[in-house]
Amino acid sequence: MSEDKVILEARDVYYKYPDGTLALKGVNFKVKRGEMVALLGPNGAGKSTLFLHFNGILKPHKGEILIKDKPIKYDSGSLLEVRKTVGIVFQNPDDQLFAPTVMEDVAFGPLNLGYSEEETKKIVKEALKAVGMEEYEDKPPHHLSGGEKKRVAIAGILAMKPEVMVLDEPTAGLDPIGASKIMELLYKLNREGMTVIISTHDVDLVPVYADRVYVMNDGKIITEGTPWEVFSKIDLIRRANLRLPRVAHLVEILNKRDNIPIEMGYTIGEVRDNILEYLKRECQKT
Ligand SMILES: Nc1ncnc2c1ncn2[C@@H]1O[C@H](COP(=O)(O)OP(=O)(O)OP(=O)(O)O)[C@@H](O)[C@H]1O
Repeated sequence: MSEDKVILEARDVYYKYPDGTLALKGVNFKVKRGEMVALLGPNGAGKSTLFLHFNGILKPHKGEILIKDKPIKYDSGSLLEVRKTVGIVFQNPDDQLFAPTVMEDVAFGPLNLGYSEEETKKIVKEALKAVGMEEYEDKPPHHLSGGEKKRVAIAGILAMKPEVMVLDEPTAGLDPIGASKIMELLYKLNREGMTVIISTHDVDLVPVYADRVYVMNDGKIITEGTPWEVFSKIDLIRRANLRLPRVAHLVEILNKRDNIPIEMGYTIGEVRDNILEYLKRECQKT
């Protein structure tokens, strides 16, 4: 569901931490309104550093970040506007949750944006329901499990109704069902019109959900395209310490080791179709 308009762009962005680590080395990254984009990269590639630029928490040393074609300005008024448009869910929910109860935590954003108490209450309930945490309103966030904290952190950003949601490893630390639920939620929000950008190591999830993928290594974007285009570059993927989705790896083994010419696919659904197609062809031969 992508329209042509670019909503967020990093243009030739360089960033150096105070200790001298050059974490971003000329990053170009563009997301169109309505897209669901995944940023893949190994540990230390620079994904979190890049994401912290998307709502002005970090400022590039060189290059610029543009929201709806306008470069971010770093005064507090402009940053407030940027943060209404772009909401970031941090990798570690403890960096985000601070209020005495889950309810108050999720209410913080909408109250700050000027919603009334009554409107905020409704928004908070909706956001907690969306992440399956409505039973936890009165609990202190520090009593929640890692996965529950993550869901509350997502609700906190959801409650601010941003146009773009940026999530740093939204599935890290979640059990498989919890991870699928979060991805289904993000997918649903995306289909309803929200632009979603996630970083992840989980190559199995990427082709199921992402319209487009960027791959980052050592502070640079090394390739970009549809999941199909990106995963076809197997050598590049492996050089960046990443791997193919497991189901694609199985097809690779069947092709190369067992000489079974099943066509490549990157999701269970694609590979199932390709296996059935192969079996049909084989049956017709006999
Ligand atoms: N506050 C900091 N001070 C100095 N160096 C930092 C700081 N934060 C990150 N770095 C360094 O910047 C580089 C990029 O780190 P970043 O956290 O952006 O990577 P990442 O791709 O998000 O990694 P991961 O997948 O492990 O979360 C790494 O070399 C890291 O050690």
